Amino acid sequence: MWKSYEQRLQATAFSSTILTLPRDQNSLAEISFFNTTATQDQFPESSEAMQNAPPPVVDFSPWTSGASLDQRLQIGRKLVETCHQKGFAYISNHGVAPSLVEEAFAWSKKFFDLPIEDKMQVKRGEDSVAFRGYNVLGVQKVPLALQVRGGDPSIKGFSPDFNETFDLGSDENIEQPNKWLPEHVLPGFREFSTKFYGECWKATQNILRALAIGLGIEDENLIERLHSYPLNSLSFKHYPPVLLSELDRNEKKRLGAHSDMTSVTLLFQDNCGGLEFEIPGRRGEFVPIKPIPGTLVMNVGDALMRWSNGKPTLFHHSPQVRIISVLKLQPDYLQSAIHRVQSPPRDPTNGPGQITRRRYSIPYFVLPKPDKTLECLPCCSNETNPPKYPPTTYKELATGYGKLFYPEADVYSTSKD
Ligand SMILES: O=C(O)CCC(=O)C(=O)O
Ligand SMILES: [Fe+2]
Repeated sequence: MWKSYEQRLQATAFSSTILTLPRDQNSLAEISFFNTTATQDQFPESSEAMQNAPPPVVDFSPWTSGASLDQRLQIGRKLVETCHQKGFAYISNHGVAPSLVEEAFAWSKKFFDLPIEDKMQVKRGEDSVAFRGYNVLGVQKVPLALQVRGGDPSIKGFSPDFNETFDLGSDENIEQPNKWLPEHVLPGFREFSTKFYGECWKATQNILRALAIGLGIEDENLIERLHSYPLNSLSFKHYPPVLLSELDRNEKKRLGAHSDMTSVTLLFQDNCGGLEFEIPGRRGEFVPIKPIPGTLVMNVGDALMRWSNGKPTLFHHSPQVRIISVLKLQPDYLQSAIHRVQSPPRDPTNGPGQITRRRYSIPYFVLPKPDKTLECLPCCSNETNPPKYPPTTYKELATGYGKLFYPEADVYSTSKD
């Protein structure tokens, strides 16, 4: 039977079943326990099939064509509900024109097709953790620590990722300067990328407003004000073909599992496939997220999870602490989504030497203002659901993440408000 959002939130709160957890149970089992056993009977949509099912597409067309308050509320609720269940959503009619998205992929191809000497002219500075410039194939690897939501620095090492990227921001962000190719190398690329970055921000503004409304925040601009668009990053990513056997033997990966250190990420993908999201609460179990033409995939990052009082990440301490943190586990609103890129679906008729298809994707990383206190939003806690994370700043969080990505770099700079 369908229950209202509020009823369902109340019903998931603090199930006494959780108290009976045996102390020797490992942390993963505890998380699964909460997410499957404790909720499954109550909510049909928590059944196995529902957990594996792709999320519904959230259609923003009414929003982008001047929606009524009621329509905005419906979109906001659907978006929040979907992110609450899955950690991400497909969004259609998001406002970035399909022709622009198509053009962005064409520019990406042109960039990565350039001779390596050209691309090396804009190589990312090794002394900086800023995501600006070109990362040579296989250089940027996801730290294994990020397989755990929010990061676990005790997990050492890197995923053997095999992709190349070109990252850029706003030219207004003078503390993280862009690395542009000389104009004659790829005429028009800088102008287009700057325009596309701006269009992604416009789409993001609508999404942040919808999230605010969906979370029940009266001031729909509250979440947006925690951002400043020149801080965001646009990333062109290219996954060249690799031998499937290398992927199978884990010698190479396309992109290792991680959560994003963003508030939200907007992701455009081509039609190759390979993107996968972890099923919330089922550590290590991923489902493929097929490209749906005309949509972007928006995923919740660690900052939004904290604002919305998401899941605690204290699961890898002593058994006592684990139990305490599970006891504190109240219905989390929005969980950051663990995701990765694997090989696209295989053609079983091909032989063992088969290679994966080339893949392009374009994530737009939306980052909070670095020096503002990052703490639970007013709507997202109450007496029985107190804030789970101590207040911090995004700068502090990002410094921690930056050190995971680039242990050798000792510079973290980002512009102020
Ligand atoms: O390439 C993709 O589809 C995912 C990219 C991604 O998750 C990232 O860059 O953080
Ligand atoms: Fe990501």
